[in-house]
Amino acid sequence: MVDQEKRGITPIEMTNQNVVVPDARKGIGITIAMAMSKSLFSPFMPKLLPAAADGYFTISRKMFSKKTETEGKTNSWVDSMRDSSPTRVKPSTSLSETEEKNTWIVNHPSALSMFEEIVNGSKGKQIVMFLDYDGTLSPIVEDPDRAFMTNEMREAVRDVGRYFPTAIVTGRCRDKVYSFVRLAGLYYAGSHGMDIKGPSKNSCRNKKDYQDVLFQPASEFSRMIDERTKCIPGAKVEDNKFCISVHFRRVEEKMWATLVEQVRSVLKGYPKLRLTQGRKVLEIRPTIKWDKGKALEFLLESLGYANSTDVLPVYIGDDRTDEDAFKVLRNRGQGLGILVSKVKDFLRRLVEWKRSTLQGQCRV
Ligand SMILES: O=P(O)(O)OC[C@H]1O[C@H](O[C@H]2O[C@H](CO)[C@@H](O)[C@H](O)[C@H]2O)[C@H](O)[C@@H](O)[C@@H]1O
Repeated sequence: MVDQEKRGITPIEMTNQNVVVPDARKGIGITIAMAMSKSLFSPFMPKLLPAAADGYFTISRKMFSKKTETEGKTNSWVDSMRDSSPTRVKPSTSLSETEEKNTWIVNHPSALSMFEEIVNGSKGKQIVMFLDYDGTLSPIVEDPDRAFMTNEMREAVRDVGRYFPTAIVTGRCRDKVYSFVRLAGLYYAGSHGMDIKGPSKNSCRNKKDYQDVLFQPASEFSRMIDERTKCIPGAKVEDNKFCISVHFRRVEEKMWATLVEQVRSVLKGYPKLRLTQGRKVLEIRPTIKWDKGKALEFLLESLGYANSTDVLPVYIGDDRTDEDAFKVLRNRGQGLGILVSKVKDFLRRLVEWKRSTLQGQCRV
């Protein structure tokens, strides 16, 4: 439906790709994940790798009837890698796909165009912001070490953080994403939510003495992952503390199968690790049931909104891994999932609105 790679390169220039699905029962409640997983990501779901309910790919044994299982699995992974490649010419879109896309856009208007409805629906509720980093706050670039956010985006996030509890939720190592964002007073959920730190609920965000919330459910895997990264040749390996990213953006396509085989051979004997895929990146993660959605729930709970109806969580993301968070919002029957686009504009508008509602009152 929407070119993920394109969205990643120029996320703040794209238009009409925000996703807002009003839920008539709850006013502003948003049921975004179902629409996203069916429509948005479908062009990037390799045919051999159907998306599982949890947003990850599972590989059925039936798929490999005429090949060895190992060969079949490697080919499936390479197919998936190709599907997320911008260098690959996509087959022309069929009429029915075009109709589906148009219907989808009509049914999923821009968050900016629905801004009034959103803020009206938030009345009496505390907005809590969740922001993915790569491809959402920063553009997608060749070198993962240079995925800097602009100063304008930093200002927009800083201002939002002044008015609303705000979390950065990323696959990156927490320290690394902090070195990019450089804003104190926010929550940082690194390693796909497995490493969370931020101001505690009762702390004053303007004071330096707030306590940290620290949660590292996957720490037992850390050393093991660290050791194994050294054994994966080629490509760029990024240690995200509780996850490992193996980047293939700069690897020639003919080498992808070899790369997958190498990575999978490392994983043999480590049933507690699993392989997933992002944008031109293979990710090795612990099999524990923890993801960005769980991180969102954990943060809401630590803010005192575990079972509250007085909260409006807003999650902005661009990637398959963000679907876990969208799914949590859908299951909670509250909140708002926004697909990346004009993020900065949306954040600024939210701040302007909040400022206007505070006119004449004590500022935050
Ligand atoms: O959860 P996110 O904040 O979206 O992080 C997901 C991965 O993002 C990074 O990789 C992606 O961005 C790179 C820089 O633009 C790009 O070169 C790469 O191809 C993308 O996959 C990060 O390097 C990974 O560790 C994160 O898991």
